[in-house]
Amino acid sequence: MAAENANPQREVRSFLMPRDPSIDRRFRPRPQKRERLFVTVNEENDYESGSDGESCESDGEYSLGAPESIDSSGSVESGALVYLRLRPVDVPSPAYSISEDGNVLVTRPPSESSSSSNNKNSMEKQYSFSGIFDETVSQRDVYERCIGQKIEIEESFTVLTYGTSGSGKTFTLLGDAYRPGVIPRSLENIFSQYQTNIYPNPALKLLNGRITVLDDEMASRENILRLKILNGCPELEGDYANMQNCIINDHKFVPLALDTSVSVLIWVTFVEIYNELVYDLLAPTNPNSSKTKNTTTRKNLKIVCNDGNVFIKGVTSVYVKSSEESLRLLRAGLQKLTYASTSINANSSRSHCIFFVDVLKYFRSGVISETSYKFCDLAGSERLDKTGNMGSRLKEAQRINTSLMVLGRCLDAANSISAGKGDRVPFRESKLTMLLQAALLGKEKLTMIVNVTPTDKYYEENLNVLSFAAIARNIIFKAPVIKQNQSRYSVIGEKPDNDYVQQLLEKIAWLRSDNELQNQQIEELMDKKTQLREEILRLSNQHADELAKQEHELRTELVEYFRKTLEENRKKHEMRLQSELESQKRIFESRIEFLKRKYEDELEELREEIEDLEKEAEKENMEPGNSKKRRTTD
Ligand SMILES: Nc1ncnc2c1ncn2[C@@H]1O[C@H](COP(=O)(O)OP(=O)(O)OP(=O)(O)O)[C@@H](O)[C@H]1O
Repeated sequence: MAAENANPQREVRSFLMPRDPSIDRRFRPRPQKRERLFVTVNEENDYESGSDGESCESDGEYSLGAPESIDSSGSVESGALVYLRLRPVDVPSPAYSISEDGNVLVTRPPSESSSSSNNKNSMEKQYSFSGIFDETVSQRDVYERCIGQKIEIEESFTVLTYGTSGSGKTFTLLGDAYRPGVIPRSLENIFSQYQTNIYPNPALKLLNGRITVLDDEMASRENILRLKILNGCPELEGDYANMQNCIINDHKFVPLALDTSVSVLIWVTFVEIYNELVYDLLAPTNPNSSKTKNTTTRKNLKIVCNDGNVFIKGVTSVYVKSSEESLRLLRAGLQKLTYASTSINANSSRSHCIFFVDVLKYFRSGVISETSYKFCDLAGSERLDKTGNMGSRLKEAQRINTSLMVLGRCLDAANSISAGKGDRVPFRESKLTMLLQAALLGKEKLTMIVNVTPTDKYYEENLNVLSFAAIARNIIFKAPVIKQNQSRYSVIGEKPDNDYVQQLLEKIAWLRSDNELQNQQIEELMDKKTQLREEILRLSNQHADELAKQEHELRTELVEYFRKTLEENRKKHEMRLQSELESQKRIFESRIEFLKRKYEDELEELREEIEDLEKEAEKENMEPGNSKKRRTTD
């Protein structure tokens, strides 16, 4: 801090809200002009912690050294490669256009209403890139342009995807089964080129940033851990075959012409940085634990530096023998990653994640080399008002923006050093920049793929993203990029001398011979695993058949039971109806009988009455005084 105070203070810009380059000319990004970033030869000594492995997380900033200290002529200059990728959208905005040479993006404010209230964003701007991929450019071409050659020449690199939420960062790195992204293609490329030299045992490992020869016990522990973790990973099934077909159709990966004595050992590591804490995405989980990802307390890891090597203390690295194994680990890690839904992206990565692939090569001469590939998917840079974030989402977004801002400041500081304007890069202000410092210092190739959603809605945010990219594009590292770190090996704490190298050689030769046996054991275990899998499959098929048979029998029994019950009920019902009918019939018959008799009696009575009346009438007619009356009556 003292050194910083000694320098004239200059305004610290944020890439999130940068000063308009066209207004403030002091800080104007000059895409066409390359500046030099001088890196001192003894830069590692600038780290305060020594070989005791103390944490680097101390106050202060990392000094890159004065320019005059290494101005040796003839050194190779190399800079960050910054590509722009425009994601396909339904209605692309005319606010973005690509120059004729295909390397410059021209932006114009979309319209009066939607343009910035901010004056600085209301004019045309031009951003130059190492290459621009419009929405028609395929995953294959992105890989070929940005990565392919680096793997072929075994050059260590860090690739970053950067952009607003939902702009296609994850798609560019991972893709899907039919449009595999940069990572699956890189893995296929790496394993294709070393196929015959892959060493079958984890005899060498990067431990605490140093290549270490593992003794038998450690190697067998690594093997057990490897099998345990791989067994816990989901199978890729058809996805891998589809992905591999696409990749094989798209590229011709040629095996490297390596001597058969060269042994290649490949390790993968996968971490996420969430809310400024580093989590291990490959740490084995206890299968008996019923806790879910959300309730399990994840251990956060410490970033440490030892003799200038930055590493994550206690992180899980897994020895891999094929791209399929690596992809299974990647998929298992992705399942532990922190995603959430924002109003912009339903499946938005809320953390930065880094997938490391370390290739260790052992030569018969005793030289051991390391090539390191880092694939970093940055969480989306976002304006808090656009994403509609609240509560913990808001906190996450603030953390994401802070670490991206530090990344921007590191790039900016690195950029300024060449002009003699500064001498410190604030790596330690964020976990992300601590882990990426090799690339930010030019020790590894830095490739940035900037993803942009070319719509009016994102205009202002895209300008921030593009300004950030312009800063990265300006950096030129004068020190040559270290293609491979060679011979940094040790046996846990001891510095090897020549005798020791000889011992190592003998040990590795012995390991090679012993290897057959171990291979055989592993193969036997794998065979057993396959047999057990087949047995499980056979038993589960048999079980399913038996279940189906029992179900069929039960169904038939049930149908028969219902049929019988229905028949009995029908009969009972008919009988009851019949008896009811008969009793009704009897009632009606007796009633009819009764009425019949009643009416017959009445009829009889009436007849008798008539007879009586007739008799009476006759009697009256017979009487003499009644003759007239009788005539009248007649
Ligand atoms: N070039 C592309 N071609 C086809 N689809 C794409 C492309 N880029 C992005 N997409 C699609 O857009 C959606 C969002 O992309 P993605 O998840 O990669 O965004 P992101 O930048 O990683 O977002 P976040 O930062 O929020 O995680 C996905 O469904 C993805 O398939």
